[in-house]
Order: sequence, then C-alpha cells, then structure tokens
Amino acid sequence: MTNENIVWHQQTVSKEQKQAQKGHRPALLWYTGLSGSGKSTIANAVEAELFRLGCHTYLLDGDNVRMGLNKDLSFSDADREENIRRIGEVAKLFVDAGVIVSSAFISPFEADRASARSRLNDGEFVEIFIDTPIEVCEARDPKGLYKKARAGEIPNFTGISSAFESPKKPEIHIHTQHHSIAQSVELIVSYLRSKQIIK
Ligand SMILES: Nc1ncnc2c1ncn2[C@@H]1O[C@H](COP(=O)(O)OS(=O)(=O)O)[C@@H](OP(=O)(O)O)[C@H]1O
Ligand SMILES: Nc1ncnc2c1ncn2[C@@H]1O[C@H](COP(=O)(O)OP(=O)(O)O)[C@@H](O)[C@H]1O
Repeated sequence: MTNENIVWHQQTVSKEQKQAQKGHRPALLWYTGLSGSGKSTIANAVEAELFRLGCHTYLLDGDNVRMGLNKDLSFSDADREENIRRIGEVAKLFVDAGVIVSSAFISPFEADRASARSRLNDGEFVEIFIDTPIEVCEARDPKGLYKKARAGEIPNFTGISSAFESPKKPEIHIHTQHHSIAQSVELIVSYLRSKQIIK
C-alpha cells in the first residue's frame, strides 16, 4: 500500500557524516543458508572480530527476530517473503545509521534476497552463502529440528519440504566442510578490507 500524503523527510545529519565519525563504511552482511549450516555461528564470530577492531556492529538473528518483530509470521512461502522484506527494511535503517549490520536468516528465495540488495547502494550488500550440504546440517542438527521435520512434525521445513534457492553469485562463498570457523572469519574480514569497508 502506498500513501500519496506521506513525504520523504531529508535528515539533517547525513549518512556520510555518520560514516566519517565511525571510521568505517556501513554494510549489510547478508548470511544465507540452510538451518544448521553455520550462519549464526559464523555471523557471531565475525561480529566479535569486527567489534574487537572497533567497528560499530549489529546482528539481526533469525530466531530472535521471529520472537519479536516478526512473531506474527509462519514458514509459508508468503510469510518468509514478508519476513525477509521487513528484515531488509530494518537492516537498511542500520546501514543509514552507518553500522555494519549482519543478518543471519535462511532467506531461501533469490527474489527476496535481490530485493533486500536493491534497497542499498552498490557495494553495501555483501551476500555470504554458508554452503553446507543438507546431509551435514542434518547430522549436526543443533536444535533437533531435522529429526522432527523427518518425523513429519514440522511442515514446510527448508531443504525437506520447502525450497532453498542457492545464490548464484554471492560475494563470499563459504564451505563449512572445508573452512573452519576461524578461516571463515578471516575470509569475510579480508573481503571487507579489500573493498575498503573497514581499514
Ligand atoms: N519450517 C521451518 N523451516 C526452516 N526453519 C524453521 C522452520 N520452523 C522453525 N524453524 C527455525 O526458524 C529458523 C529460520 O527462520 P528464518 O527467519 O531464518 O527463516 S526464513 O528466512 O524466513 O526462511 C531456523 O533457524 P536456523 O536454524 O538458525 O536457520 C529454525 O530454527
Ligand atoms: N566450520 C564450521 N562453521 C560453522 N559452524 C560449524 C562448523 N563446523 C561445525 N559447526 C557447527 O554447526 C552448527 C551450526 O549451527 P548454527 O550456527 O546455529 O547454524 P544456522 O544459524 O545456520 O542454523 C553449530 O553447532 C556449529 O558449532
């Protein structure tokens, strides 16, 4: 729904001024992958390293956002789309504030990830594919959800009864079978340095 009586308000303190104050550029680190692939683990480890380096960070994490902002949403395709739309909008606010924000959601649909990307300037959206085969995720099963899904207790479970569309050209591609958590952190932080998002 759009409303012609709502007018965009230009803010006095610009995004560029906020960026200059922080000493790094803002970005959205968009982690995507199956449940149990390692999104949360790696996003937390990267955030800890960025924090140690003096960056201003925030982490939007799947389960936590679904307990608050998005607690009205299910795991139907339409509700996943709305989940990702809201997260993309919230993340954009953090980017406007000059923060390096991370989001760790399955975000299974290419079109929804593309839409989150399209809200930001070139270079601000960093898609990080945590590429872990479903057999490995299922063997890890950190929350016991695959066991329940196989038993038919969770409908629309990603990778089993709901689709996951792999990113075609992610900025960063992590294979957790071959990359340790520390190596993944190093890959991501190096990428941010190479793009001069951080010094
Ligand atoms: N049906 C179904 N499919 C997938 N995942 C499920 C489901 N039901 C509950 N969970 C738990 O919810 C977490 C995924 O939520 P997300 O918001 O990241 O999902 S999505 O982006 O809207 O697809 C996911 O967390 P992660 O394991 O951290 O990915 C699960 O713990
Ligand atoms: N190389 C690795 N990278 C990331 N996680 C790993 C790795 N090896 C094992 N794990 C484990 O896999 C699990 C991933 O769970 P989690 O981070 O919650 O995934 P997600 O957020 O994608 O659901 C954790 O228990 C983590 O310790």
